[in-house]
Amino acid sequence: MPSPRSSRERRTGSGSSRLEFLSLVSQRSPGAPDSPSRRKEPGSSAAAPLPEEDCMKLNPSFLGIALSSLLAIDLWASKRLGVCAGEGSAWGSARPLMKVIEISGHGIPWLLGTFYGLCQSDSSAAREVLLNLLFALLLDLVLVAVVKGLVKRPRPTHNKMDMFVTISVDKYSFPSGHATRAALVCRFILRHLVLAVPLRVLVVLWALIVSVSRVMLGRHNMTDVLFGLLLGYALYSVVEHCWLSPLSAPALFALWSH
Ligand SMILES: CC(C)=CCC/C(C)=C/CC/C(C)=C/COP(=O)(O)O
Repeated sequence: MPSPRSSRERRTGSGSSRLEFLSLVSQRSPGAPDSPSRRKEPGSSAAAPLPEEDCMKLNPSFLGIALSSLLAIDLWASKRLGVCAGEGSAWGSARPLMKVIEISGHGIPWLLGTFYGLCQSDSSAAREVLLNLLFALLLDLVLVAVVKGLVKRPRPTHNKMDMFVTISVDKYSFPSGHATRAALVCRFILRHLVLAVPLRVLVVLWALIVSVSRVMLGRHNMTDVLFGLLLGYALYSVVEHCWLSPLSAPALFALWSH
């Protein structure tokens, strides 16, 4: 079998003593051009660019490896934690309780409850807080729907799609809408409701339990829930920044004044 050097020498006919190297790319694909890129043809001064997909195969970035490892760990751990994913799962008997917790963080009870409270409120302070909560909940629904529609990460394979009222993008799992809502509502309540310490602790516990239950029910991977919590937490800051008041949105408040 001729050595790379002798075959090169035959082709160029140069017979010079300069060393040439065969790259992995040209060894992997015999039909590919003689050299990936950097080899200069005799008489040519320009170097052809290295094909991008080969760069990625040969030099996988550290970030790429770290991300795929994280996702692999996420899928594996989430599957193991999905102990209420079905009636036959390890903690299948706790599934009905998990589904009650699921409804406690669902968008519909929160939207209807806030709307009802708004209609019943007789103080301008209560109206202001509830109107902003309604705005926050709607903003959260839109944001989660947009991100789910863009990312399109499917729900875990062990999930049973038997959720209480869903919309089309809810076939996707990233981020968890329940987790965003739990974080958002939790921050909102702690900031705008005067509550005794035990009740404040209960609100935080509720947000944590709703979030953990998403993975236990098999609805989500852990990264969906963690990102959801971060998103909901950050969304509260946006709501506070855009806070609606009788001064900033008088027409809106006129609608609710009795
Ligand atoms: C006004 C309006 C469009 C209300 C829709 C309320 C609704 C159906 C929200 C969906 C809530 C839901 C099932 C979110 C999914 O939560 P994940 O934690 O499973 O992402």
